[in-house]
Amino acid sequence: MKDFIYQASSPRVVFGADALQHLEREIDLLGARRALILSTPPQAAGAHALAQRLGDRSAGVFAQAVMHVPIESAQAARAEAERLQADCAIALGGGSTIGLGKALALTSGLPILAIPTTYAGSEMTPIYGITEAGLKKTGRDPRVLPKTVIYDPTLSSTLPVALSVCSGLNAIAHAAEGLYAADSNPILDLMAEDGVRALVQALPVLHQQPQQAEARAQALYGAWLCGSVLGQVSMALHHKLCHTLGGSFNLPHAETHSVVLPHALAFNLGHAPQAAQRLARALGLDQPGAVAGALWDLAQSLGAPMSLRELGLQATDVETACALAMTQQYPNPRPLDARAVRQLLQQAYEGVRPSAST
Ligand SMILES: NC(=O)C1=CN([C@@H]2O[C@H](COP(=O)(O)OP(=O)(O)OC[C@H]3O[C@@H](n4cnc5c(N)ncnc54)[C@H](O)[C@@H]3O)[C@@H](O)[C@H]2O)C=CC1
Ligand SMILES: O=C(O)/C=C\C(=O)CC(=O)O
Repeated sequence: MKDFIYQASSPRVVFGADALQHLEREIDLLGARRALILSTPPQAAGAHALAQRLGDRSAGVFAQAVMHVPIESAQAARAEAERLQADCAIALGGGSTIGLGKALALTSGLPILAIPTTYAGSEMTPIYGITEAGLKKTGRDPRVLPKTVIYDPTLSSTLPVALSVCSGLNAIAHAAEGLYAADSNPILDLMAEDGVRALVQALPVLHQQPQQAEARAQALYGAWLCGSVLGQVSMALHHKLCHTLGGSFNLPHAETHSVVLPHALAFNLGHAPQAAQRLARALGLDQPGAVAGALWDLAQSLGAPMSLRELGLQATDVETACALAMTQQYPNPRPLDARAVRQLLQQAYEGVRPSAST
């Protein structure tokens, strides 16, 4: 076993069907009295319903979260929090809304209570991202880690099937890259393996029966574990590629993860045998070399988009994306060379099934 450092770092987690019933108790435990409720515009009705239910504990609703946290929306949320004299923020939604809460926490110090409704896992990480003048900057800061997370699977049952599938694959990507992270440790490896197992079991059920309560719970449990891994170790080539494709070409976040993941794993797993073994176990495979292909097959069987072309990337963008991904590289188990990364991206662009030896 390799040497490692482990330092637990987690919000308080309240998990369960109807866990939202404990919201008032959790606000009180934070010592807060006036919560500003954040959401995206499509989730505004849920945010307003929550505000009504909270009565005096609600300072108001700010329903303008959008993907990648434009600095203007972070500034507007801060101004609204000050105007309403909020002393905490509740982020009801996916990574975009929780990201807005983090940007607010970064400058105001307000505690965040997150109620995730996707599987992106942002609620478990001290990672924030803010977009200014078209450029997304990310960083890590313990102040942005939510203080409390309420995982209520009932709330994710409205997440459309297509987004449920891609969001689940986004979560699997965190665990997969965590397994070969240079700073991984045995505890997070356990969480990563079990997180992947939970999601690969839940997603096919959700694909057939989106309202199935046990599968929603299992997927959210997997998302929690995978998000915890993302928050505590460094990510590698797969996340770098997705951040490049999302940040510079505006490709949709979860869908991009879903397309790229099998190709990135085909590229890396030959250089990360223990990660490949754990992933194979989580997927119920005998052969670690079959992991990348099996994930591609799973995504296809669940109706996920299979190519970057489908997501709107232009053929001429592949070269540019490769060049960008080669700058400020994330640590990666396999040394990067531009020709091989270009080939990986071309295969993801075309949507061909990856072979283990990409
Ligand atoms: N800082 C971190 O650790 C992480 C940050 N992120 C960031 O999060 C963003 C993506 O977050 P996602 O969760 O993928 O998507 P999202 O939060 O943008 O949500 C996608 C869409 O689904 C809607 N939605 C969410 N939950 C729903 C539900 N239960 N029912 C119906 N509609 C629902 C939203 O209103 C939105 O329109 C990106 O900006 C990404 O960079 C993602 C993962 C980790
Ligand atoms: O870009 C961010 O906001 C920070 C991290 C992530 O998005 C993680 C991911 O790629 O899912």
